[in-house]
Amino acid sequence: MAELWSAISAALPVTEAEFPLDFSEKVEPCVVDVLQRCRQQLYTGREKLNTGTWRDVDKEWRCLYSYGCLFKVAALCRDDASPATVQEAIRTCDLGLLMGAAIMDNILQTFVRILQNEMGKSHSNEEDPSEGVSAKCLWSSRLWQYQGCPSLESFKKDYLDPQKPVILEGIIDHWPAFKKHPWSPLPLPSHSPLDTSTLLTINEFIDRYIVVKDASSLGYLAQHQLIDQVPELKDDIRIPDYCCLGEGDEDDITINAWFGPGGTVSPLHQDPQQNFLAQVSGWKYIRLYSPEDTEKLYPPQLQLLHNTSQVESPDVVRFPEFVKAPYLECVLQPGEVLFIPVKHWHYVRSLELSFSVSFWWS
Ligand SMILES: O=C(O)CCC(=O)C(=O)O
Ligand SMILES: [Fe+2]
Repeated sequence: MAELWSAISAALPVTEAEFPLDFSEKVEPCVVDVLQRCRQQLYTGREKLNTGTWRDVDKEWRCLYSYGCLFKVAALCRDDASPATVQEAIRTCDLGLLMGAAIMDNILQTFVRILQNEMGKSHSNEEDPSEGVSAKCLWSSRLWQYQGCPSLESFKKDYLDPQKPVILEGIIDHWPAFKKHPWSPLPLPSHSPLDTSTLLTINEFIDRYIVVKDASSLGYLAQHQLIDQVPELKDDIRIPDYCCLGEGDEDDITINAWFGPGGTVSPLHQDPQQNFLAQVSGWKYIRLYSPEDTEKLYPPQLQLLHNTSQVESPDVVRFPEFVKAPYLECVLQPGEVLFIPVKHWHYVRSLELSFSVSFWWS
């Protein structure tokens, strides 16, 4: 662990004089004074630092929070850090990244890389992480499928222009998420109860929800801009080339992560942009309805159709038209990408622990 401290301290400026702590008068001198004393401790002392509570105010205060996290991580890693302490340091960085602001070339991100590397060393002798993945579902109602990846022209002509959904295969196989360092679920600690309004780091979300057995308390990290929050993940995925057929810039593409255990449901809804829903891990059952059939879906009462049984076997008496609406269904597998044309209604249920990435574009 002395090695860990060497790595952490190597990421810091070499001398105290090179360590920036520039705040305007918005931050009271006594607070800056505390930071300065912490900085001094970092270079000379051995004291641990406690950070204060974060408040959603000015960017400068968020920077301040990040500095607090930085000092805390440094203090945690300074002496022999146990795996639990390294976890605590990662959690501290996560909180800094989540609630603070990028400081010193996003040093908390650098710390996370170092700390994850350290965790990797202690995990490497443990059992195969993919062992926890549940058996594949045998559902096979794959009514439609495109075998292969069409050229840009044929995708435009056959699917984009006529707004026809399709499953594309072989367009994300090259993602590092599959090849270089495949994303896979890790064995995880057990569930503990949670107040719904609690702010969670990604790790806490995983700890609390991903291994939940009780269907009534499933957690779903849905429509989460994870990629913006953890920029390293962006290196593991690629924006599908077909998005260039849209009129918007690449910067206008919204990338969302969808991560949860089997059984999570995204109720029937439509989105205002074209969508490529890319399945990275696990299987997902998806149902699609055309916008032309919107009135059969009882839009004002959609909340009544939210739960699984009502969409998959609707109440014929209450929703007689709903059962008449034609739909497409599929089970999306890892490596497949579903094109959901703009405004197409979709209902999604994960069949097992699942990770998907969606690209909303236009
Ligand atoms: O995968 C899901 O649960 C829902 C995905 C979705 O609604 C979307 O990508 O727009
Ligand atoms: Fe959606």
